[in-house]
Amino acid sequence: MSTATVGIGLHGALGRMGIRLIQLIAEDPRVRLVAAIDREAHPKLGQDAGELAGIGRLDVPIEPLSALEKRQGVDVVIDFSHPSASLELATVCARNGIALVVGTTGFDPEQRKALEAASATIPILLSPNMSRAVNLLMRLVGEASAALAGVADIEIVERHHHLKKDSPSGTALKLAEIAAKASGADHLVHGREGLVGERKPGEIGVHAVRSGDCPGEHTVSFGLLGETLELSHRALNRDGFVRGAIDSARFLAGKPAGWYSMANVLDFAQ
Ligand SMILES: NC(=O)C1=CN([C@@H]2O[C@H](COP(=O)(O)OP(=O)(O)OC[C@H]3O[C@@H](n4cnc5c(N)ncnc54)[C@H](OP(=O)(O)O)[C@@H]3O)[C@@H](O)[C@H]2O)C=CC1
Ligand SMILES: O=C(O)C1=N[C@H](C(=O)O)C[C@H](O)C1
Repeated sequence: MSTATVGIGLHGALGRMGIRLIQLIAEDPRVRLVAAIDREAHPKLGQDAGELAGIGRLDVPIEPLSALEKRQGVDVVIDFSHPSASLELATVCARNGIALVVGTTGFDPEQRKALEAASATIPILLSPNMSRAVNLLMRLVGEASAALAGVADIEIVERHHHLKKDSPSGTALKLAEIAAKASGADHLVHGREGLVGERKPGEIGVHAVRSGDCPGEHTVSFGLLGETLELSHRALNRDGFVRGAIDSARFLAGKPAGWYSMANVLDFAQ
């Protein structure tokens, strides 16, 4: 990781992740907030990011994406917004040679391909979950899925706040992908309803719960005969995601163009 202070631009700056990023970046001497971007015509455009985050004036105004083209000193943009907005952002970052950390989830395959294409020009790190502990969970799920291949029923349950837009979560889909690869079971079943019959051997069940202000929980259960193994992560707040995003931005600053993941940031990740 670089030892110089990394200039950060935030995209989705007024969202739940964006506001906590403004607060924790201000506490971290290794990074500085240079630009705070939110959607065109947002009623809070022009207001100070620090004042909106409740930490006092930072002299960083909330601006639309077009302002990023003119802002000096942005080494890396951290994006927690919405898939369509992330694609437009990637185009602007590619045009201006700015590295991009994408935490947004819910990309369809075409959108994902477009992001990958932009990584020919700039470094892009994409992860549906920036938390250190969740990335360890991913590794453990891979190990358990391989060890219990063919003998355990794998089911994934995720729980998130009722304002979440995509279902199932990006993390649940990634956990399913890891479990499928390691176990050979590769038929995803999203919820069950009605007379669906007995569970088929190659299924991985994925279930999304939406509940109150829950910041994010994921459980992968391995059902055997007479016993169940469950691997769970429970976020108590958003700080684990935010700290992982800051670590990712510090990692990505100055890297060559290419496609990166949390495995490049954390030495144990998938
Ligand atoms: N990878 C990870 O570790 C994590 C990923 N996430 C993901 O990050 C994303 C954001 O989550 P969260 O912060 O809770 O969501 P929020 O809805 O609270 O924040 C998203 C922000 O992006 C803004 N936005 C929407 N469209 C645009 C646009 N076109 N241009 C610029 N800004 C735009 C929203 O504005 P408005 O409200 O006006 O629409 C809002 O301010 C989700 O996809 C979520 O799943 C979340 C936590 C951790
Ligand atoms: O929307 C959220 O809040 C979260 N989304 C991510 C996902 O979809 O996996 C990660 C985290 O659980 C919080």
